Amino acid sequence: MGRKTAASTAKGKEKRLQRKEEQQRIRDAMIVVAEANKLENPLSDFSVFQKYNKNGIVANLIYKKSVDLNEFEKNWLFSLLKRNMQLKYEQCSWGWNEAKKLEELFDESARYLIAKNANDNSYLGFSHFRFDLDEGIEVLYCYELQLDNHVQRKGLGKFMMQILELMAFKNNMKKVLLTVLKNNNYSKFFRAVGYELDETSPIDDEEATYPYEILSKVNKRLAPTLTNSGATKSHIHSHSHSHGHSHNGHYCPGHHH
Ligand SMILES: CC(=O)SCCNC(=O)CCNC(=O)[C@H](O)C(C)(C)COP(=O)(O)OP(=O)(O)OC[C@H]1O[C@@H](n2cnc3c(N)ncnc32)[C@H](O)[C@@H]1OP(=O)(O)O
Repeated sequence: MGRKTAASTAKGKEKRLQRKEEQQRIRDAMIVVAEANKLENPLSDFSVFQKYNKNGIVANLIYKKSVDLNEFEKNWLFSLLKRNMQLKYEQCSWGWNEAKKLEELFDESARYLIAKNANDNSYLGFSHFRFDLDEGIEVLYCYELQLDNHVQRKGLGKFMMQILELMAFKNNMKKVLLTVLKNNNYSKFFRAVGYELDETSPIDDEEATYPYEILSKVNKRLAPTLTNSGATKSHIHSHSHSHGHSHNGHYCPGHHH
């Protein structure tokens, strides 16, 4: 094999050091995520955001872990999701798979922000989100934001995204991430409330086209060098997903990138 020159040894050392640093960073990120997952109620820090009163809606915002949802709530949120999304899923290559969606919705790591009518206690909308690692980075992944038809376009969706961002950034997540289908107007909503194409969003080429894109909002306080499109200088690929979905946050048959 010959002898190693001083230069190549130094290079190897540098690489080993980099790898070590990356591994340490991922271990630290896992701790940050675990801490957030332990919280009894991350909403309790933001009392002003537990009530929405605007455009004819008076709502209470509550936080629940999936394991604390009752049967009525489970049925309600699944039927709302189905009403809002089934057609959109069917119109793209994902298709609609109820069993997988149910599994995803009620996974132990799922967290919920729920909006209820303050006058009659009826359910208005929800966000399913998780504190998780995505490509080695600690994130709040917004899996779903779903509002009942009669309360859409009244500012409640924007308000709920603000709450997710507050919970994410207060608990040291580096960004809020979400997946949107390209075949729909709601990506305009996310762009309107400040989301941009994330660096992990797949890019169409001759071999594959993707029906979705990944958008994000970065925690500027924590990651001055992390941008949606540029990422850190040394981007970390940890492949450390503990859950079954590909990193787009939804089940998506046939897409593993
Ligand atoms: C990660 C995911 O969950 S992707 C799936 C998203 N969910 C859905 O598509 C389900 C059906 N839709 C909904 O539940 C809701 O309409 C949401 C969540 C998409 C948006 O919440 P809303 O409360 O309706 O939006 P909100 O009133 O806060 O809108 C804020 C701004 O976003 C933009 N916007 C919202 N909806 C749309 C739309 N359909 N088309 C274009 N722009 C939109 C507008 O600029 C709007 O401001 P304006 O009303 O002053 O013009």
